[in-house]
Amino acid sequence: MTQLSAQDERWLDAAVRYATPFLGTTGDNPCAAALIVDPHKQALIARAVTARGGRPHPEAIALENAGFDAAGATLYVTLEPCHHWGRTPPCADAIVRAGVMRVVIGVADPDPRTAQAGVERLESAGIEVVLAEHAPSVALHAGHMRHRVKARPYVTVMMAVSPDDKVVTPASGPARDWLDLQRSRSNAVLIGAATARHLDQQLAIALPGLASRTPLRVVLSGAEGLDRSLNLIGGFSGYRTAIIAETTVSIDAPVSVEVLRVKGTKGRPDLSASLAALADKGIQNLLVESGPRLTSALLLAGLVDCFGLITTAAGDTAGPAASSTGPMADLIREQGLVETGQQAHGAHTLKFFRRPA
Ligand SMILES: NC(=O)C1=CN([C@@H]2O[C@H](COP(=O)(O)OP(=O)(O)OC[C@H]3O[C@@H](n4cnc5c(N)ncnc54)[C@H](OP(=O)(O)O)[C@@H]3O)[C@@H](O)[C@H]2O)C=CC1
Ligand SMILES: Nc1c(N[C@@H]2O[C@H](COP(=O)(O)O)[C@@H](O)[C@H]2O)[nH]c(=O)[nH]c1=O
Ligand SMILES: [Zn+2]
Repeated sequence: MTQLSAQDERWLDAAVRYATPFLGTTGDNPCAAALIVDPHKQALIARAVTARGGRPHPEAIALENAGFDAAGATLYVTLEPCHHWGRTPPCADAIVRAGVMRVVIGVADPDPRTAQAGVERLESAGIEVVLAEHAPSVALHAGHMRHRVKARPYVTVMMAVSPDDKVVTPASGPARDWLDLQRSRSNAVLIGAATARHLDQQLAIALPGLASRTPLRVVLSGAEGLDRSLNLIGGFSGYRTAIIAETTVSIDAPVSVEVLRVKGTKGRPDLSASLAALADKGIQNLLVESGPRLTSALLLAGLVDCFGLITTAAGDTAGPAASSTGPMADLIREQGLVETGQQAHGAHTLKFFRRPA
């Protein structure tokens, strides 16, 4: 791994900022960005993110936009360029053909079809390659990494509690808007059956202009099963719904709702198998917006990568304790996640905990 110069780091930071709003739009492919830069003027020549649905990859689009200006330029790319014939030709070959002199890569690609091969192809053509482990690029591609390395999505759990750690109705106001933005950058949003029954939500994105980015809505069934009386299952929202259920449980749903059957015990789907089933569908980033039981079960199974804990203002109507073992933040830490930051959203505080790499 190479140390980045301050200049290189600024360009890679810019590439990550450019790609981030497109998370959730690239299907089962990583959401990467490529910037082609004139190294003498330090000026941007062309830029691109992975196209909607995941193809073409950003290098190919940016090179086409740059035309002959790519010759002698530096390419900044958040993920190692591919070197395989998939549904598009190898980007590494296109970079060589364009006469790019230097390539700075945010993070190596673990995908077995292309890992190391992209860098080797570029170096064998005499291109100077800087392969970094740039933290924002690593974070941008966390879903891709989990998906390709562990065959499960990157799991982010969001939960709102009162100042005395009681479960509250899911957040409203600025925190709700923020949560909607996270939904738009996820490939799927998951809730448990009890939450689906209790809140009977649509799980759509309410932010103006982003409704069409509503991700796949997934309900995890328990032993009681599920039926079409729920909004998410029987309603006509136009957004996709899937149900994960143990093999023996009864599900009554229209054909438009996909039912994923996984192994389990006592009518409950096994959580690892449930995440594997979502990964099989190409889900890289999963947002969980559930109540205390499913949240604790995921935490205790070691399946949570990032936890966003919202603490609401005092006085919000509060229900039962969020965790039966003490403060929610303690349970999160006990499971190996560490606090990485804090934000204010109106009267609410949002703390982040992440699993160290
Ligand atoms: N403050 C917040 O951020 C949020 C709060 N809520 C609130 O939480 C409450 C519901 O929370 P809760 O009762 O925990 O329900 P959840 O829906 O979060 O989780 C439990 C449900 O998931 C099912 N399930 C399936 N497999 C598993 C498994 N392996 N482990 C655990 N559960 C599994 C359970 O089935 P079974 O019935 O068989 O046990 C049950 O239906 C509601 O009052 C809701 O308003 C909900 C979302 C967010
Ligand atoms: N660099 C890079 C990708 N590179 C590699 O290509 C793989 C997908 O190939 P294919 O199925 O042929 O599109 C993907 O798993 C990743 O390993 N993909 C992207 O969508 N964007 C990118 O910037
Ligand atoms: Zn490519």
